[in-house]
Amino acid sequence: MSETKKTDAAAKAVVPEQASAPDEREVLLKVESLTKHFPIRKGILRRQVGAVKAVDGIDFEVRRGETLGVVGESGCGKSTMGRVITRLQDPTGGQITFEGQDITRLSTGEMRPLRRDIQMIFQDPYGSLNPRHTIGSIVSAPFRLQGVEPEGGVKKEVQRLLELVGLSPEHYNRYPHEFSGGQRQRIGIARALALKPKLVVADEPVSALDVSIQAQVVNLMDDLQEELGLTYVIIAHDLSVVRHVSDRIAVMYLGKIVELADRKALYESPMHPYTKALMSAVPVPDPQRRGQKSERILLRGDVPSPIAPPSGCRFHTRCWKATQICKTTEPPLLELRPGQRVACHHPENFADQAPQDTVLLSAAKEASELVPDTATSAGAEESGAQATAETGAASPSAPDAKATADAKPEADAKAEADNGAKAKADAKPEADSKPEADTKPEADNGAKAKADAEPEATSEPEPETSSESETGSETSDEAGSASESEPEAEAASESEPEAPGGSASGAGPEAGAPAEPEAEAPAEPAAEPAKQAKAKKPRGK
Ligand SMILES: Nc1ncnc2c1ncn2[C@@H]1O[C@H](COP(=O)(O)OP(=O)(O)OP(=O)(O)O)[C@@H](O)[C@H]1O
Repeated sequence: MSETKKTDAAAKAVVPEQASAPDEREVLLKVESLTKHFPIRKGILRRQVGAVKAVDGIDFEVRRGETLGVVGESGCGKSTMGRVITRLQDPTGGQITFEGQDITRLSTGEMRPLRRDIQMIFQDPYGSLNPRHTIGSIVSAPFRLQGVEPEGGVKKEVQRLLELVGLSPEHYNRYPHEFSGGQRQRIGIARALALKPKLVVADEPVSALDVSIQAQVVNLMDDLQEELGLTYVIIAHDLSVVRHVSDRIAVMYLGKIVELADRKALYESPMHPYTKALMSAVPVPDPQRRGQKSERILLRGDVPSPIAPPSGCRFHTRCWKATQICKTTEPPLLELRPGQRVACHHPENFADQAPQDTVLLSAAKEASELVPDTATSAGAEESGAQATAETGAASPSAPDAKATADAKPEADAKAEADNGAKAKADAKPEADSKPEADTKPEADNGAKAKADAEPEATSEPEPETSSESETGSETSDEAGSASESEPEAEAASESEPEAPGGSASGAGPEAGAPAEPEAEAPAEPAAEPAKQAKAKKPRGK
């Protein structure tokens, strides 16, 4: 671990940003063509009538010591991906290789030794800790489950871990309800780190916390990574969290990775329109830009249903650049620039990959809305309307004009008029072919994948019980203490109800845990402004 740390530190010290790209580091986790489909069964015979394609063919690798951020809207399959790569759920297809070992089909027993190396931190600091167990019991559960006796004894080691995550060793005998959300998340982190894992998959580790506390927890994770040489996969829907901790970022949309790039490249020059839209949703506090106009892209509608994803590029129903090819042909994830892989026919900030296909789908013009930053002011409505019109200017029929339009939305009123008219005419056949038919049902289903997947008496996605069912019957305390955040806590994974769309946080046994009022909790250390984290983060990653 320390070796990794030194290597990283050295790399960062000598060569900034670019050359410290993690490419030369050893691959710790490799994921190839990974799929996870939840079957939908119907009728008395429970015949499979479809599947929720939560993860639908993704490839990536995680290098030792790096942090891979995974972002995307709710329902894109991020949590499912996290649970599958940690083998809390079985994949439907593809391959997962950890340290060169194929772990895709390992049984529960075969996975057990690996549970030490692969840990998970869950979103919900309230649901993931068994209220009937003391902190000491919770954090020491991994030792019990793995039959590990740390040097100096379990209690001493647990107290050391508590200190490591910024808690007091005195907290050993306290109960979860005595702690605030941030402190509970620290407890979850201490438990995840107990066995010195090599890979930590953190599923929305701070999204349940106050913004002020988020920075503390993110900083803590960052410090621990340096200290212990950890490798992280951090899942978040919020780019502002991932932005400051990731070396590379994978953007997921509807079960697919649409862009995977170094953090710097992604932020400076995003190529996938979806990435651009996600990024434009993150406000950048920059006093120098006050009063200036800049665009923000508001995506219309929800993520379509993963039961019947759109044809071709899955994003085409919401993309303002979508043309016919986007509807018919799925773009492959290609490395268009070194270290930047993108699946798009009409990428931003790069040459058009399908220049012959210039006619916008009729739905494309309504797919998004450009809103000036100043739209929050009184003129919001007006600006929004204007910007919407400008979206048309950013038509794929003039890729270069797009960049200009992006930078200066008003400038292209003329182009808009031209393109607009053309697009309308061009779009006619499209309309004839009922573009709505594609988009409408999806929009209706929208991110209601969950709703779709929800049991309607006769049709429901099969509740998934993970492979680790051997401890699944463990209901109460032990299972609870094990909680999901422990991979060895096979119990935990099973105890997750796996309700459709249920987040990873769904700690079954704790489901009935009283939601303790924050007020009761001992005060969290002075809130550190989120900005502090931001200032601290760019550490040469
Ligand atoms: N056990 C399950 N059975 C059936 N469908 C499921 C199950 N778990 C997840 N899904 C579905 O898979 C899709 C992806 O869900 P997932 O929770 O992985 O998305 P996500 O991107 O992590 O979203 P969120 O941030 O809201 O958790 C959703 O449509 C969800 O309803």
